[in-house]
Amino acid sequence: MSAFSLSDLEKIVTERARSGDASSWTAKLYQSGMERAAKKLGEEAVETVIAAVKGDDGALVSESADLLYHWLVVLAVAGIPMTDVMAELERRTSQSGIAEKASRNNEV
Ligand SMILES: N=c1c2ncn([C@@H]3O[C@H](COP(=O)(O)OP(=O)(O)OP(=O)(O)O)[C@@H](O)[C@H]3O)c2ncn1[C@@H]1O[C@H](COP(=O)(O)O)[C@@H](O)[C@H]1O
Repeated sequence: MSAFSLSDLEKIVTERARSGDASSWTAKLYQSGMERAAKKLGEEAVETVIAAVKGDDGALVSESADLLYHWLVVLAVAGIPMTDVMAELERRTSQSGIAEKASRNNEV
């Protein structure tokens, strides 16, 4: 399994977004603003859905990668760190008591 994480990609996206490098897709998209970045995210979401419905596993992996990358660009444009999203997911997990159950199961 790959050790590469969304957190690693977030660091790359943030660094490239602020680089102003003319050869960087991330920098170009970041500079074009939220409307364009969100549109790309929507396109990648639709392409991911199409791959899933077709049962095309290769395309689903590739489109999912595009989706997650463009999601991180949208968060960067909004100035929201991914940890805010993770904190919200964690809050929901603790609300449902799943985390406690999983940790109790691990103790057995
Ligand atoms: N993960 C990605 C990634 N996924 C997709 N893309 C780019 O997203 C762009 C849009 O993808 P599309 O499939 O929609 O291509 P397209 O149809 O030609 O685009 P449009 O005509 O619709 O604008 C392409 O240019 C892809 O290269 C990405 N660009 C960058 N990254 C990551 O960001 C890092 C920095 O990249 P740069 O910012 O380019 O230096 C890279 O090392 C990667 O880790």
